[in-house]
Amino acid sequence: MSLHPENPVIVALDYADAAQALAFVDQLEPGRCQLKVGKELFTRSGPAIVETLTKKGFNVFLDLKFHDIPNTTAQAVLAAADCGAWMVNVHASGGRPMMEESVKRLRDNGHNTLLIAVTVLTSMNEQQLKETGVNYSLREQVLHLASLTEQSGLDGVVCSAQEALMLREVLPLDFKLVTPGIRPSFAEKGDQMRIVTPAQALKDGSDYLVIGRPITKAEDPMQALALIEAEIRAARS
Ligand SMILES: O=c1ccn([C@@H]2O[C@H](COP(=O)(O)O)[C@@H](O)[C@H]2O)c(=O)[nH]1
Repeated sequence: MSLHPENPVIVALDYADAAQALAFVDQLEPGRCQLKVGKELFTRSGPAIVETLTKKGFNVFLDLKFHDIPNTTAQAVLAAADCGAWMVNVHASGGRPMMEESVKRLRDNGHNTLLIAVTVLTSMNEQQLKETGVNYSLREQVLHLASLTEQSGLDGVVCSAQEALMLREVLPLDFKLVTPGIRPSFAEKGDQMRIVTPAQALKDGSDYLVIGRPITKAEDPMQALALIEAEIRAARS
C-alpha cells in the first residue's frame, strides 16, 4: 500500500480571477485540502495568488506543466518554488536531462518543494495518444514515463487513477501518484477520458486526488466537497 496523506484532496482552482478563487477558499479551513493553481488562474492573477494562498496556510500545487529545454525548465521550476509552491510539475516527455536539471536546481537552492511529472494527460485516450505519434499503448507509455520520472529523481507523477494499481506494483511506496480525472458519481465527465471515483482511486493507490469542476462548478461547492470527503472516509473505514 502507499503512504496516503490524511487529506488527499487537491481542489483545482480553475477560476477566471483571484476574487472568485478566494471567495471559495475563504469557506475552507487550511489543512482540509490542498489547493491547485493552474494555467488560467496563474495567467490572470500572477504569482501573488500563490503567495496569498500559502500565507492563508494552504499547500499550493502550482500546476504549470513546464516543458522546455533543461535550463529554461529548471529556472521556471525554481521560480515556482520561490513563490512558495508546495508542489510543481513538468511534462515527463521533456526528457531525463530536463527533469534531472529541474530537481537539481530545486535542491541546490535549498527547496524541498515536491517536483512531479505529467505522464499522459487524463483527457487523452488511446486514439489521441496514437495521433501524437506514440506507438506504445497508453498504459505502456504511462509506465514508461513514470519509470523515467522516478529514475530522474523526481517525487512522483501525474497520471490517471486507472494506472495507479499498475504503477504501485513497480514504483517505490513514497513515489507520489497525483491523479486528476476524479469523478464522483454525481459529477459529469466533461473532457476527461480516464476517470475514476474518489474511493476507487484511493483503493488503487492514488496519493492525491485532483478535483476541479465536480466541486467548483457544483451548485453548492462546499456540499460537493463534503460528499467527496464522506466517500473517502467510508472507503478508508
Ligand atoms: O493529466 C492531467 C493533468 C492535469 N489536469 C488538471 O487537473 C484539473 C482537473 O480538473 P477537473 O475539472 O476535475 O477535470 C484541471 O485543472 C486540469 O488542468 C488534468 O485534468 N489532467
